[in-house]
Amino acid sequence: MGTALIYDEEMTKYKLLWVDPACKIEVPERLSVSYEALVRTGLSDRCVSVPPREASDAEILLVHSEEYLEGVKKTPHMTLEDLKEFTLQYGDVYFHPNIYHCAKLAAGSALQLVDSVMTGKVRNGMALVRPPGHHSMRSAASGFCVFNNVAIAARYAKQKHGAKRVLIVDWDIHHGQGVQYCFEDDPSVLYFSWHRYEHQEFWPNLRESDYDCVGKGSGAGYNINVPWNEVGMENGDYLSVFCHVLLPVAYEFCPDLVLVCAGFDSAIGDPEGEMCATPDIFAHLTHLLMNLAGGKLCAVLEGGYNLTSLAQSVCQTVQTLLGDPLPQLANVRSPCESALESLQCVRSVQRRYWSILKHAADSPTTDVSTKRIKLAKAEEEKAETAEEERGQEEKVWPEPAERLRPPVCSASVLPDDAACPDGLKRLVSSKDPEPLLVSRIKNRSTEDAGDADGVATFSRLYTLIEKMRTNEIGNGVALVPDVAAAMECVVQDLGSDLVSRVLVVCVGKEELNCATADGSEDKQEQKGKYYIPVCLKKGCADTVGFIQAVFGLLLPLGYEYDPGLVLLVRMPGSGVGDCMWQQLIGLLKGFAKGHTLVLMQTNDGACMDPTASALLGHPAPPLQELLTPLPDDGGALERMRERLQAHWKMLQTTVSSGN
Ligand SMILES: NCCCNCCCCCS
Ligand SMILES: [Zn+2]
Repeated sequence: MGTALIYDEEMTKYKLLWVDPACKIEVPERLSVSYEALVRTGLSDRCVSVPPREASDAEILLVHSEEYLEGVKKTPHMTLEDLKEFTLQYGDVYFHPNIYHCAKLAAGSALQLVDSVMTGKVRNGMALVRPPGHHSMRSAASGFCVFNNVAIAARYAKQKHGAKRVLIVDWDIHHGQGVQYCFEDDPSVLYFSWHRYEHQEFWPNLRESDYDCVGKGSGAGYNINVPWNEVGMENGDYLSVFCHVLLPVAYEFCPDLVLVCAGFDSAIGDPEGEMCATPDIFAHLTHLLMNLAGGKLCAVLEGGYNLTSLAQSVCQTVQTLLGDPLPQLANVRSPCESALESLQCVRSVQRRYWSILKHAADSPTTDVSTKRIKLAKAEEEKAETAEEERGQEEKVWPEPAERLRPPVCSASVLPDDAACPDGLKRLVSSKDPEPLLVSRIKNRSTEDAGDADGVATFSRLYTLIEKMRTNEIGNGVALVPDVAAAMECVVQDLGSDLVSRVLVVCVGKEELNCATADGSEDKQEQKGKYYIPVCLKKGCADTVGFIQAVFGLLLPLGYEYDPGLVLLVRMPGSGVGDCMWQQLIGLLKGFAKGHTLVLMQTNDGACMDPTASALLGHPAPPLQELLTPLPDDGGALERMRERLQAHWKMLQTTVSSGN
C-alpha cells in the first residue's frame, strides 16, 4: 500500500496584509517550497496524490463553537480595516479574505488523509497545509491557526471510522495548547507534545504547557507535555524523549491511528525553535512511529519557518513514509542536563498512569531545578548581550545524505530444500569462496561449518553481508543448521572484515561468549560494556518486558553505538511471538541504513513468513494489549540501565546526581 500526499496551491493564496512582526514568518512560500522540494526529489511522483476538500460546517463543529465559526465565516467579505479589527481579538494570528477558504481546505485535507488511511486506500500519508491548526481553540484563533486540523481529524476518525484510541504526536516546537484543551479529559485521545518552554518564558507562555499537566478526570495520563527549558536541543535529546517516554507509552496505549502534528520549527535553523536537531531526525521520528497502529499514520503540516530546513525535513518525513532506507544518524550525542531534567520530570509524573514507566525515578529535587533556573538566568543575561551584539548567527548544517533504495530489498540464504518466501531474492553460491575465507570458516570449532554445505552456507552469508555493505541488498535472512555457530562466524570472521561495528541482538536463551573485542579496556570491562544480557521472566513472550528492553535499552544504545550492520539472531525455542518479532525487525531498521541480517535455525522455519514480511517493510501488526509488567522485570531492567548508563549516555533518564 502506498503513501498519500495532499497538497493544493490554493492554500498558498493568503498572506499577511499589514505590518505585524509576530506574524511575518508565516508566508505562503512555506507551502510552495515544501511541495517543490518533493517534486524536485521525485518523491511526489511516488506518492498517491489525494485532492483536498473543504471541511463541512459539521466537521468544523466537531471541535469549534458555532459562534466562532459564524465569526470566521464573515471574514471573506470584510474590508482590510474589519479584518484587522477581527484579528485583534486573537493572539499571534492574522486573517485574510481567503483564509477561511484555506482553513476549510486545510482541515478537509486532514480528513481526506484520515479517510485514505482508515479505509486502507493507502498505508500512511502527509498533508501539506496552511493555515496550521494545533494552536486554535474551540472559540479562538491563535498562533497562525484558524481551525484545529488535527483535533478535527481525531474526532472524525473516531466518529466516522470507529477509531477507539487515537495517538497525536506533536513534534512542532510550540505547544499545541488547542489540542491539549480539546482532549484533556478524553482517555481515547493521547496527546504528546514537546515544546520550547524556557520555564514559561516562551510563547504561548502557558502554565498548563508544563510537564505536570497530565490531563483531567478520566483523561489524566493521556496528556504528555515535554518542556524544553533551553534552546539548542539536538538529535540525542529528541531520540531520548521518544525512547524513554513517548514510545513505551504509545505501545502501552496501543492506538488504532497515529496523527502527527508535523511542525518542523523544531529543526535546526528555525527562527522560532532555535534548536539544533538536523532534518534527517524526522526520518527517524517518523520511522519510530510507523510500527504503531499497523502503520496507519497521518502527518499534517503545522509550523516550520526556515524554508530550507522545512523543505528538507518534509522530504525526510515523506521518504520514510514511502519506506526508503533511513539515513545514518552520525554521532548522536547524549541528552543535555536540561533535557534530562525534563525527561526525569515527565517520567516521574507519568509513571502513575503508565505501567511501562512504573520504575521511573522521582522528580529531581527542587534544588536542582531552582539552581538550574538561577544558572540559566545568569547564562541567559550573558548570552542575550552576546546575541544582541552578534545578531542571530546563521545556522549551517549538511544537506541530508541521499537515501538510495538498494536494487534488492531483501535476500535469503536457505538450504536447498527450503522454499524462498515471496519477495525475497534467494542467494545461490556464486563463485568459489575465497580460500582465505574457507580456511577461516574451517577453523570454526563447530563440525558443521567444516563440511561442504557448511562452507557454502557461510560463503553465501559472506556474500550477503558484502552486498549489504555495497547497498546492492538492503537486508537478509539466513536459515542455518546452527545459529550459534553462524552468529560467531558472522561476528568474528565475516562481519569484522566488512563493518567496523556490528550490533548483535540475540533473542532467546543463549550464553553468548562475547566477541573478543580489540578495545583498550580490559576484557571484563569490555564484556560489561558490550555484552548486555536482558533476562525476561516469562521469556520473550512477556510483551511489556520486551518493550521496556527495546525502548529503554536497545534503541537508545543502538543510536549511540551507530553500527554498520545489525545481526538479529533468533535462538531456537526463544518463545518470542511473531508480532513482537516483526516489531523488533521493523524497529531495528533504524540502524545501519536498514542493513539487518536475520539468522534463524533451519527447524525454526515456521516464522520465515513473518520475518520476510517485516524485512520487506510491511508494517508489523499491533502488539496485543500490554499486560502489566511483572514487578521484578521492570526493576531488573532499570537496574541494568542504571549500571550501563555510565558507558552509554543515551540510557540516561535522570539528571546526573553529581552536579
Ligand atoms: N517571533 C514570532 C512570534 C510568533 N508566535 C506564534 C508562533 C506560532 C507558531 C505556530 S507553529
Ligand atoms: Zn510551531
